[in-house]
Amino acid sequence: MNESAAPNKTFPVSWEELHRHSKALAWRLLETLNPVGIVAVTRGGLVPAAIVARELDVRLIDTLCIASYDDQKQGDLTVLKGIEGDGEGWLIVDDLVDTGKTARAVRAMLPKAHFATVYAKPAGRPLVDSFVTEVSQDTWILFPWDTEPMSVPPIVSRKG
Ligand SMILES: O=P(O)(O)OC[C@H]1O[C@H](OP(=O)(O)OP(=O)(O)O)[C@H](O)[C@@H]1O
Ligand SMILES: O=c1[nH]c(=O)c2nc[nH]c2[nH]1
Ligand SMILES: [Mg+2]
Repeated sequence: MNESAAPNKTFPVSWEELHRHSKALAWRLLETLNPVGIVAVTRGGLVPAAIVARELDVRLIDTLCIASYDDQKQGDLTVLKGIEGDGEGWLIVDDLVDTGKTARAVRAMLPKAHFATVYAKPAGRPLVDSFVTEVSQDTWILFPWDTEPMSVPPIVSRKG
């Protein structure tokens, strides 16, 4: 798979699927981690972090506020709020890693934390310690908070 491919497929995720995948991430993390707290990377990491925090019974939650995409267009990465310290003992949760740009910045800020995402694309996968589901680089993940049901044409009529 070409790791620089622009997304030409979509992977819609329902609330139920996101809940199930985030719980699967919690199961995976439980095997090796007992974090002092969770850092949610806003905004996409907020819902997965809430689900993981509930399953791991963690009540100490902080945020790392980062923005880099305007819809599907990646721009400069802006850190709106950082966190002090090196992240030791903390778990960082984001919804996904795509190019890895956000993950790289997060790791530079909190090098000793465990970084987990629910979804991972190949270019970013080496930058996360844990993830649940891999999707191809040319796929755009559609999260339930960004979508609403609508009619679409058959796949065959959308090709080439
Ligand atoms: O691996 P990358 O190419 O850096 O992409 C992954 C990041 O992009 C999205 O955040 P975005 O900047 O869109 O902000 P949001 O979380 O507020 O939607 C997503 O939530 C990840 O944080
Ligand atoms: O909703 C999203 N879906 C994606 O696939 C993606 N990649 C980076 N940022 C993203 N946001
Ligand atoms: Mg994000």
